[in-house]
Amino acid sequence: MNIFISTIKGYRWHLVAVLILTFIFSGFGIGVLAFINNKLMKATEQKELLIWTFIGLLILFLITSVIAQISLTALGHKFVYLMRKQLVKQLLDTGTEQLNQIGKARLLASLSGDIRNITFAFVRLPELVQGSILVLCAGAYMFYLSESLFFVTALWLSVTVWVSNIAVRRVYHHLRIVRETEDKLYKNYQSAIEGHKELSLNRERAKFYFERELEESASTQRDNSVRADSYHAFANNWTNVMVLGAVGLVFYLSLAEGWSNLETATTIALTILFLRTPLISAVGALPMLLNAKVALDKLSKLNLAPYTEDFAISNPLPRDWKEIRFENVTYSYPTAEGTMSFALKPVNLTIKRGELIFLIGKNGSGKSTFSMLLAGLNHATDGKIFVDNIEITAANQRAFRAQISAVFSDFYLFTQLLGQAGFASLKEAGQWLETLQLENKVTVENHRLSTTNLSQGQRKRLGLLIALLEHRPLLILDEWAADQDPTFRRTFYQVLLPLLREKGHTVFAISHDDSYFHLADRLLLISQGELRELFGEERETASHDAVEKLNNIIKETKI
Ligand SMILES: Nc1ncnc2c1ncn2[C@@H]1O[C@H](COP(=O)(O)OP(=O)(O)OP(=O)(O)O)[C@@H](O)[C@H]1O
Repeated sequence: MNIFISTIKGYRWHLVAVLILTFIFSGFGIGVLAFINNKLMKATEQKELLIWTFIGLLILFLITSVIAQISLTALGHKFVYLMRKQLVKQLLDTGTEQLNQIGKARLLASLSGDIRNITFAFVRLPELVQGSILVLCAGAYMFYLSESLFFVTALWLSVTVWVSNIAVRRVYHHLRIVRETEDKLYKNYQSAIEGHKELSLNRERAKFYFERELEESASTQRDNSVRADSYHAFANNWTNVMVLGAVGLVFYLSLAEGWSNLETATTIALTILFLRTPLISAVGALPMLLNAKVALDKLSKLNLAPYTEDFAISNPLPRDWKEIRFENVTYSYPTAEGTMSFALKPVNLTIKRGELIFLIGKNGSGKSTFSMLLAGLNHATDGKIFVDNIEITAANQRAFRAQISAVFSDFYLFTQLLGQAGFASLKEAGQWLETLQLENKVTVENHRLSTTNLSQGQRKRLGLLIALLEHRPLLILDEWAADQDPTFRRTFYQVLLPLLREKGHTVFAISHDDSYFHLADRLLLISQGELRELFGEERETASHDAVEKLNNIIKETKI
């Protein structure tokens, strides 16, 4: 609910103004009723004046009610706008580890489904607010007309609302299940879209997916939606019937039991009928509001970073640092109970400014895990990281990240070309496009790449272009060359990396290309989470391992 409270604070005066307006419009509504009671029901003379006064009152009632409703709805839309922006900013400020734990499907379900439900609630909220205020004003008027009839009607309507509340609580229960299932449905959608190629190849898998996985969540969603709607329909119709019952009760008590005269009974009956529409609308709006409550709860359970307005980076680090030092740094992935967690053993490493370092190791040995630590995206479980003699803590973590550009193996390709501050130089972008051999494929228009519909290897080159234009001191490349053809791979290792070193970049590259290991200033090996540097013979062996193996195979087949 935090996001709700913080957003509502931003609009508190607007909200107060709208509530006052709603009271005024409700006052006019009661004024119309009182006019009918006091004037029209006794009209004998000055008929023309009466009619025109009545029409004037109706017009005032219409104008104030329309303005009140439009203001409330506009307030709702402004609120949703603010909340949407706040939520995305919170998402941007939340740590990568937390986002990984939440998962893409849950995040998408919240960003689209939850925000949509909150929007719907705001469209219906005016009905509930206006309905409630009208009930209050009408209640006061009824009390003025006849205290005894007011108490009986209030009791009758309280029972009505109490019973419909029981139904509405069932509605809430089922809506919550519907929302829980939405996360699963988004996962299903994700499988259908991201796994489309695999599902197209394998009809059996597609059938299994369709009939088992999708069916399970889709049918849970359907059943619970039907139940929620059924309880809601009961609550709606129950209210409708009971309001009509109240009219009958008022006439019975007034005329049969002699509690009041026909005139008072008629006015009270009119007042109750006047309340009927807003009361039913309010009951009708409740599921939407309950949906919004479920959505707000869901949003707060994401545990996103608290909202802050700016993008400023506190405690900036000097850009001319000489080294990054890891002292006994360990890392373990958070895991669910009963599962084995991968742990990075204590790392002691100093990366000097301007070095070209390769990190090698088998699949699953911890290379990407370490690169995420080096990028400041994962937080060390233990140990310390220093930039020169400044320790990296939560206070300067963002400043640390500002020293780094990276092309991860699962990189996202942005099209906007940004430099150190503002847009990147077009001349520089053009030069890098040539070096990356993409000058005939991609152009830069309005500081944007003209296209990203390219091969994976070409897209990775663009990822590198974007990273290079940022002019950050440390560049992390996770298996960058893996998707390049042999010719460009050679260019990358023999031309591009030396060029980057010449330009003063510190490059930390994860690599499997052992025929180029000799080009690195330093070679690091990670094995089962243990990182160490290779020297002398060990380094030689690592560099020629695959080539040697290949030679041996060729020799063996010749024999
Ligand atoms: N998000 C995660 N949550 C929990 N454990 C993870 C997560 N990502 C990776 N791991 C664990 O960490 C280990 C190291 O993974 P990492 O991605 O660092 O390996 P890698 O050396 O980069 O492998 P590859 O060469 O295949 O890219 C894996 O064996 C896996 O068990």
